[in-house]
Amino acid sequence: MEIIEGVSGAHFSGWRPSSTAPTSPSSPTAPSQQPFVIGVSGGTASGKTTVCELIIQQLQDCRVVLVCQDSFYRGLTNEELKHVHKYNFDHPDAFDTEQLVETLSKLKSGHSVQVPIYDFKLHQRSSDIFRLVNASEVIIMEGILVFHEQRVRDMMNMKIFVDADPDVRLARRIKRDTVDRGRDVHSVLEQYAKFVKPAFEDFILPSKKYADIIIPRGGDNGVAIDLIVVEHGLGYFPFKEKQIITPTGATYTGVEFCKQLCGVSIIRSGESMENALRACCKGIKIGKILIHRQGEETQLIYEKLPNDISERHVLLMDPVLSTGNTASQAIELLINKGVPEANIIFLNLISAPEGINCVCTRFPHLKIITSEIEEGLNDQCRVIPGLGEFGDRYFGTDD
Ligand SMILES: O=P(O)(O)OC[C@H]1O[C@H](OP(=O)(O)OP(=O)(O)O)[C@H](O)[C@@H]1O
Ligand SMILES: O=c1cc[nH]c(=O)[nH]1
Repeated sequence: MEIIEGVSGAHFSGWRPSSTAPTSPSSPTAPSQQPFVIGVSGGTASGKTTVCELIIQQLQDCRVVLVCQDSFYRGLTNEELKHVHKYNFDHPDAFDTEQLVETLSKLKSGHSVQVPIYDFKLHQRSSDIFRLVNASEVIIMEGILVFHEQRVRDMMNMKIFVDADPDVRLARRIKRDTVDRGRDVHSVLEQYAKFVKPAFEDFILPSKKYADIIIPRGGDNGVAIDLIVVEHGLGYFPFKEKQIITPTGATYTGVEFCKQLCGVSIIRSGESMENALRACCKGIKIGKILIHRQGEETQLIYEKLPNDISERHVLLMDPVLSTGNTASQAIELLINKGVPEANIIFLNLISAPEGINCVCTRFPHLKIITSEIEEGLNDQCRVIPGLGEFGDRYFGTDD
């Protein structure tokens, strides 16, 4: 039995992070037990910290450390301090990248590290105090330019780019710099026009192409959690390296799945995850299964699946796993259609331990990827605390 939580840490059985960052998708199935490194990048005030906080919240029982690229700012010399308004804090050279690489590689090999402490008001590093960061299962490395340096990228198992509207970012930046960093609005705007915006265009935006996941609308976008679940699930299917010649004649090395994939959504709520699947796998075939449930009883009402489904790896989608009866009936149907149990991954957002137990006991070779394992079920088989009636809330049919 293997339960893998893509982004939540309550249970990590089956968690086998990869030792090197694959091209894409990320493969969590490589043999070593190295920490899993998540890179979070994006422009100034895009919501990176919020995204990191959401990830940490989800990884509640897992040892997670957050390391910020800001800690690696070089302290300014006296000369630079005299002309601080001419200093470009958004250029890659403003950071001590060698020290960042060394720190991340020590953490990645399971060692504790001392991270510098940087003072944004004085533009100086503390000379004698460091933050001790212990070895952990998951390391989050956050910063505007964490995808810029290839050695840093290569240590990351998953790269997330947080996108946000430039106007929103500027407004947030003005608020942050005037309230928290003792600056006046005029100097913030001047710095934005002279350094922040050009550096975003020259260095940060071009690094977006390295991201495995792009989260639109910053940390306000709770929906993107389904993208992370889908992307994580894809990492469990076997793939091989493939080279293609691009229209400019360059050779690009990527990956292709060993077998064709398809999605299957359990109507209705499962359909809410289809966009995330399509965003990751353009043009993927998606079958449908409708199951009526009444108490403990379930009945298959409708199914429409790709004819060659037995030849494919299947991503079965349903955001809520309650008793597990609906998922079990859907999985049984897929197996009857000739899909080997081990070729099915069940993608889920909210699960009850009772449902996981039911599905994993009946189908020990299937994988479940979920973003949250909740406390349990109430006497009406509702997930507690859960989300209430997911389908009604998502489709707007609640009162
Ligand atoms: O694990 P179980 O106890 O079988 O319950 C889980 C099922 O309940 C929800 O669907 P629901 O029946 O509420 O239908 P809907 O998606 O159409 O809202 C959910 O999307 C699952 O399909
Ligand atoms: O809590 C629950 C249980 C089943 N279906 C839901 O949408 N929510």
